[in-house]
Amino acid sequence: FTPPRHPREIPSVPFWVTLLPVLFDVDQQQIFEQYIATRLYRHGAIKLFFAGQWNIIVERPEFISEVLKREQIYNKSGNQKKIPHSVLADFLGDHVLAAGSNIISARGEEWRCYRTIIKPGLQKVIDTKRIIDNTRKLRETFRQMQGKSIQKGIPIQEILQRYSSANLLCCIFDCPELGSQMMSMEHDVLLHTTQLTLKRYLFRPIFMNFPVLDRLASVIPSRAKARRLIRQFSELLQAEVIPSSGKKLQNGENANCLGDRLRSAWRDGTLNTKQLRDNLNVLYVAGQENPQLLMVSSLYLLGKHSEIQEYLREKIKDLSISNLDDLDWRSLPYLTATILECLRLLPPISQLVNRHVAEPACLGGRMHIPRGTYIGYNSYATNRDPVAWGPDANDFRPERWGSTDEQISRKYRSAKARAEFISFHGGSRACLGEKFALLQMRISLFVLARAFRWELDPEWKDQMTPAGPLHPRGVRLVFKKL
Ligand code: HEM
Repeated sequence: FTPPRHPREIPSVPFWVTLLPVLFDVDQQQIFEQYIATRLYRHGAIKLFFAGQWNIIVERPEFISEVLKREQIYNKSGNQKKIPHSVLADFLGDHVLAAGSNIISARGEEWRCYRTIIKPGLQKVIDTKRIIDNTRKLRETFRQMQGKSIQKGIPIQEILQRYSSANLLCCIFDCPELGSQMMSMEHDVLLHTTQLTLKRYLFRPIFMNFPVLDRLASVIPSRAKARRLIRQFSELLQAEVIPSSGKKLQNGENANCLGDRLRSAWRDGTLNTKQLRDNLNVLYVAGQENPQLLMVSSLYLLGKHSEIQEYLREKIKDLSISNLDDLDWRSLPYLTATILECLRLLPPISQLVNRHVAEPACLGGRMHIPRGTYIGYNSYATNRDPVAWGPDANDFRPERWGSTDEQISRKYRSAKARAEFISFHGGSRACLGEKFALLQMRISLFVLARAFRWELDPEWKDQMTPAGPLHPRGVRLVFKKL
């Protein structure tokens, strides 16, 4: 548990900080501010114990840029290699068979192969009608639930999980029936309930920080249960998503449906069964979970900053739209700026350790990093870097992005290129679902802000999750009809 000596230039966060979420009911944002922020901003990097080992967490944008550009040294790597025996790795690659691999963690030829199959399925033109339909149902759900619990807040997370799943199923996997079941709140959907239960087992601080315990499935029943749930979820997903699109494939339709593309690559042997399964799992989880977290955090931030919510409403309320389908979703500057600001302040993947140092390296021309080290970044910290974003970096201020579409998109491109805004990763390995995620966000915030004014439930304790994806824990909102 002693931190490694190298690189000497950067400090370590004491090991016991890792234990805090294991022992106490803590808020990871507070832990960051109290024990990590000062060291990290002063040195641009720290040594941090996480997932059973010491890692280097880089904060300074120029260091992150260097890591992203020099992939030959800083190899992309996933949980299957870092913690191959863990439940998390099991989720994305069956440890009983050979080490798993998927589009997010693979590299080289293997990654290029996955990308050729998957990218057209994610970057096709999205049918906005389907998202608009789901968003109307979401609005109706909030309305009904609020009607039943006057003045009390309603928990939004599970509803938004259904909503983001429905969008993914309808638009990317072309499974509108299953998408529609997801939006019908009174019906249980096995895929959804299994995923919900699984998440409770995956993101427990003790197992996230000490994945070696995952080996003890025979004596820790919850780990055996987690592995069972993973198998169940994976089989369900494959059964739901792949056969239904296979039918369309036979008719030669829908070359850009992701399910069809995966199935076709599986049939012609480009992907084996395990690669199909691992990619499907990771695509579903990345494509559903991240937009959901962003929606939860955005509604929270706007609930907390009612003046910004009001201003956003002002900007969009008078748009005379006979048909939402006709709206140019990219030309609503304040809406876009608000979403980017939410993504900046509360990035769904707030910390990511996904690079393995393949040969001794010298980061920033001065930090000697031994071979074999794991290196990552904390996007929560970098997105709030005071040098890049100014002394008000911690403030929620959508105007900082600009006031016209051109200004916003210029600022957005430059912040990404300089790794000052790292929510979607970057370089050649940038997120492939960014456009789809932003489109959903625009539609959902637009529709909700025109229908309701919302605020945080005063009885809800304002706190973030203790570990895992950073977001307001179990947030409840009170929606008031306009
Ligand atoms: C707000 C929403 C989203 C955020 C913040 C986000 C963030 C990220 C991040 C940080 C990575 C790098 C992950 C790593 O290296 O371990 C990534 C990669 C990726 N994301 Fe997203 N993501 C979002 C939505 C989506 C959606 C909706 C999809 C698909 C439908 C998607 C598909 C992917 C894929 C395929 C990659 C791997 C790209 C590659 O390595 O070539 N993401 N995303």
